[in-house]
Amino acid sequence: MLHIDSAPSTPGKVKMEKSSYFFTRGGGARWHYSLAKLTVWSFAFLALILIFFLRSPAPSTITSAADPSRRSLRNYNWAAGFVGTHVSSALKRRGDGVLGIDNFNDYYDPSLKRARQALLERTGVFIVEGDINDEALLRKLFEVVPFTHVMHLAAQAGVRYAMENPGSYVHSNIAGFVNLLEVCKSVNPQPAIVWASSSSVYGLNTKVPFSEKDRTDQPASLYAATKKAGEEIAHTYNHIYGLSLTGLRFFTVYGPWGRPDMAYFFFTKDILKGKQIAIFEAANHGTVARDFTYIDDIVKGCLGALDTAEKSTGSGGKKRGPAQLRVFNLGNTSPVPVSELVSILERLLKVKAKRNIMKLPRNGDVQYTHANISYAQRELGYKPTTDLQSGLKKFVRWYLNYYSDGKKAVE
Ligand SMILES: O=C(O)[C@H]1O[C@H](OP(=O)(O)OP(=O)(O)OC[C@H]2O[C@@H](n3ccc(=O)[nH]c3=O)[C@H](O)[C@@H]2O)[C@H](O)[C@@H](O)[C@H]1O
Repeated sequence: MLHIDSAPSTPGKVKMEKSSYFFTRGGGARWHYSLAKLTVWSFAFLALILIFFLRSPAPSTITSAADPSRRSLRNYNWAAGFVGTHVSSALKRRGDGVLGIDNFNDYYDPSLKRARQALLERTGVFIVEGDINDEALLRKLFEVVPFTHVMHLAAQAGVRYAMENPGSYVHSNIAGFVNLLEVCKSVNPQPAIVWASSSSVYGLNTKVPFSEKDRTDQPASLYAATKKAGEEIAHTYNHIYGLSLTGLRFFTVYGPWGRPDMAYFFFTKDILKGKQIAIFEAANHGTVARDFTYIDDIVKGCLGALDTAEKSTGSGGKKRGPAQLRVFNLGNTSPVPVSELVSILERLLKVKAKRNIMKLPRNGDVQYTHANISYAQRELGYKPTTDLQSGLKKFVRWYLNYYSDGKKAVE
């Protein structure tokens, strides 16, 4: 089985295996044939990521907090962004079935998404090209496979880009989420849903570390506001339709196969090119810091959330009883100043950065994030183990390898 860390990091080196589209343990040829038809039928290329699961007997190694009765699930999921790729790969590795959906949009370099797709296909994860706003497509998928779980990681990410393209946040994070929930509430059986919220919902909250009980009614960006809206929408669908919903507040996730729009990624690129980088500081030279969280830790949190998710209680679009509704912080619990992030990158890259210290622009960024993870620790067995230095070392190794191919030279 291919492990994502040991896999070749350049797309050209990843040999596509057509047969690996068919992760048929429990699904069979009929299922594959239908999926192939679906792909052709739905070529509305939008761009998102989800993860599904299908009940079938399969061994799995999961977190200690997981309900043993759920260990026999084989999982099908949708995925192909940064977090989705890693989660899908981990699920597949432990024997779950996974189906992904992604619209491969161009918010950032689509060739990176295609490279992740090639990697996933090699592990047996098939990705349908489509958008979560496409209700007919989602209904078709549920007709083909009675998914037990949906891992919803499809979103317009990025805090600062929300000022440039506000509509894309509404489209993906609100309309897309509602569309998905509309489909999930009406299918039978209803799946349990785990989805990505964000540390940004804490907004202007100054009480640290951030606890799930703290106020989240002061978002500093439209991105944060749409994630917060997602949490309220989740409440509604849980309340009315009995959908089991778990929101995960991710704290600045980084690592190999990451997002080029994030600071650690484009700092690496710019330092190597000898370009100046902007390092934000708060008023009165205040430190700007993030609770940077390594992707492998986030994956463990996602799997813990899936494995402890209870069944939805509704059927035929009607609630039959109270259902699970949860929100967890998934952070690292040790904030690091952005200037220190740059120092670590300088050491790893052996190149001095050209630093341009500038005042934090009014662009939606908050000064500081810090997760209290005791709830996730208790309920999900979540325990981050990777510090920023070790995580960035793995990222830089991947980055240099991935972009060392002539075709993928750093622009
Ligand atoms: O936790 C989240 O929920 C979010 O995490 C991430 O947002 P952020 O924490 O803002 O990460 P990122 O952009 O890498 O900036 C990191 C730091 O560099 C600073 N920063 C940034 C740019 C720059 O030019 N200079 C600079 O100092 C900047 O001020 C910040 O302090 C995800 O992108 C987002 O999708 C969401 O998931």
